[in-house]
Amino acid sequence: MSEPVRIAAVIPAAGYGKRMQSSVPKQFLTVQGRSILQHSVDAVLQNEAVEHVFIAVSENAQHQLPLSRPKVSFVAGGDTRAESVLSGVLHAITQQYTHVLVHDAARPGLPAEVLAAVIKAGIHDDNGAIVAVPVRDSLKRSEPDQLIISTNVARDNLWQAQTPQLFSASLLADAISEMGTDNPALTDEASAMEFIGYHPKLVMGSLKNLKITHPEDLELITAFLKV
Ligand SMILES: Nc1ccn([C@@H]2O[C@H](COP(=O)(O)OP(=O)(O)OP(=O)(O)O)[C@@H](O)[C@H]2O)c(=O)n1
Ligand SMILES: C[C@](O)(CO)[C@H](O)COP(=O)(O)O
Repeated sequence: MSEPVRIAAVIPAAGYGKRMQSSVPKQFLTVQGRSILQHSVDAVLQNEAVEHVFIAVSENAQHQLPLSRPKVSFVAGGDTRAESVLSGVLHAITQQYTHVLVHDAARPGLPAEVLAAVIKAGIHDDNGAIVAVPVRDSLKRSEPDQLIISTNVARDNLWQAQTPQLFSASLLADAISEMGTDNPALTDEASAMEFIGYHPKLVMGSLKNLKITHPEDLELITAFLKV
């Protein structure tokens, strides 16, 4: 008999948000009355299949975390996003979760239907599933001086990865460990799973699920999070 499925979310929240240029890491900025981190936690807990949330944070950010709730625990983050994710995944395994749903703290606008779709697509398949959106604009390759050298970058079947990304917890831990948490090619969980031979399924995401990266993103997310 197969073991029952138990899903924990892992939220990497130990980044410094250099590109955001704010005085506190972007996940602690307040938008529509709650921190960005809190919106992201609430977004993953919208789905009842998610039993617990492990948030990976850096030690010096712990004082900024008023999120004390029964379904939420904090774990130590690392120097890279992959290290922070692995820390959360290993805690999830210790507590007998079979699957992990990794979601960036910096993506507070995750729609409930996108979350449900990625869980449905990945839960019974070792390849797992990730949220992504098809590339919509024409792509240009340039020299460092920003002069175009080519527009012939094919867009067919080209997607931009988002989170959440759902995988078997043990497979993902193996994949990240094998690829190496400081490997620059490990940009998301799917890249690690691909590294060990899997082919994660792409599930349609949403522009509302944007990752807050640059200051102008705050204006957009404020509009998206409006009730
Ligand atoms: N050592 C790290 C680096 C990043 N992250 C998290 O990974 C997510 C996506 O990363 P990104 O947007 O690149 O965040 P930062 O690394 O904070 O941003 P920047 O690259 O601009 O410094 C964020 O929720 C961030 O907090 C993490 O948990 N641990
Ligand atoms: C995982 C991710 O959100 C997919 O888009 C992203 O790769 C993480 O952040 P970064 O902007 O690539 O550092």
